[in-house]
Amino acid sequence: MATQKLLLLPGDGIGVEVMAEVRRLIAFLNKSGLASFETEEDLVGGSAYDAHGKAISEDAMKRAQEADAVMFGAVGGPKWADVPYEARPEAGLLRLRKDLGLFANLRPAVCYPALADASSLKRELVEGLDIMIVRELTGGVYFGEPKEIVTLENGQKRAVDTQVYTTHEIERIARVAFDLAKVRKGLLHSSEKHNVMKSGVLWKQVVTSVHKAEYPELKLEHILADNCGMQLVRTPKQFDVIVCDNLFGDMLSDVAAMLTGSLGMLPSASLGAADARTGKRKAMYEPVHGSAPDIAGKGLANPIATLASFGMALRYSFGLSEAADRLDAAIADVLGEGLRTKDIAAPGQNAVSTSDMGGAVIKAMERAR
Ligand SMILES: NC(=O)c1ccc[n+]([C@@H]2O[C@H](COP(=O)([O-])OP(=O)(O)OC[C@H]3O[C@@H](n4cnc5c(N)ncnc54)[C@H](O)[C@@H]3O)[C@@H](O)[C@H]2O)c1
Ligand SMILES: CC(C)[C@H](C(=O)O)[C@@H](O)C(=O)O
Ligand SMILES: [Mg+2]
Repeated sequence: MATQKLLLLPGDGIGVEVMAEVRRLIAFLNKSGLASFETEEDLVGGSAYDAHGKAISEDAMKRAQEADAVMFGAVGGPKWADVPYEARPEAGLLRLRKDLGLFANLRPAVCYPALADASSLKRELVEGLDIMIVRELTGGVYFGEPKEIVTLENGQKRAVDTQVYTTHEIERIARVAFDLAKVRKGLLHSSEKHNVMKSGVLWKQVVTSVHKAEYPELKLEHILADNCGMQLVRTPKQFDVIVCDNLFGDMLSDVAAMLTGSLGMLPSASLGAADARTGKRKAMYEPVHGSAPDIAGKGLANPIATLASFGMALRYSFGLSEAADRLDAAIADVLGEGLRTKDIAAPGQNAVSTSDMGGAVIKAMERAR
């Protein structure tokens, strides 16, 4: 089995705690012969700022470029509230996404049967829920120029963020979404705001053209992003794949998280274009949640989003579908047995720690051998 190079970037807050569980899982996979990973680690976010004055060092960027995949924890926190904007912890994450060309962010929202009662919605609305949000990740208002705060002659300040999308950027994310819909239920919702935004007008036109020319057998629905948020909490099972821009994808995926029980359940894969020669994609795997300063350092974080993100790495970057299936089954088993971190526990139910949950998932994988 070829050895694969993984770069672990735990980051800040609970990023460090949930990455510890990934480290244990990798050790188990290596020991059991299910995989062969060589890992390196580096700093990102506030911890990198404290060490180097930058949210990610050039050395860490080089390691990320050279790795077969990157595992990302989470960044940010109140400790870095006053650092310069360019060096804020989140800038490290955005640079990784941009410089590695990770334009496609896959955020699956799956409600495990055992968690149907932990969701914000009634059991019957979420039981069997399986949605894939495809978020464009390297464009839009996150990266558009100008992005500035200027002082006007009258002393007032003016803040500008710019939403920019090109045909090429929309086409390539639309293809990722249609390809996923093709192997799922065949339904794609494209979400934008063409009623207010020029970029929404172009988004709708381009997605429609890609549909007509390349995927006419699939069903395409256009939905305004505000309505999409509402429909997600009204009748979530009407959706299969949703494709949207960077900002709407950020918001809709946090909404979708609560259909699964917790933000601590939502994994993601951030993928680049396939290399023309090798077919390999640059990839980073990151839970959807942040550094959760309110619970950091207490062993309360749910590690499942990060473990499941690692599961996506096993599948998408390494073709280790047997190990990935076994990990998914282990997560379902542990939840089925009633183990709960605090975020998914019922009121009054005993909750386990981050490391107890991680350990139980690994034990369940061992049992399945
Ligand atoms: N990918 C990332 O690194 C990422 C993502 C989102 C937010 N952030 C950053 O994180 C910091 C805090 O942001 P926030 O509080 O708005 O969002 P957050 O995602 O960190 O937390 C939101 C809420 O969800 C809970 N939560 C999140 N993950 C959890 C988990 N695994 N288990 C249990 N509960 C969990 C938190 O306790 C909190 O109540 C900010 O600096 C923000 O920019 C980073
Ligand atoms: C931390 C922040 C930059 C990030 C984003 O907005 O993309 C986060 O919220 C996410 O969902 O990954
Ligand atoms: Mg977010």
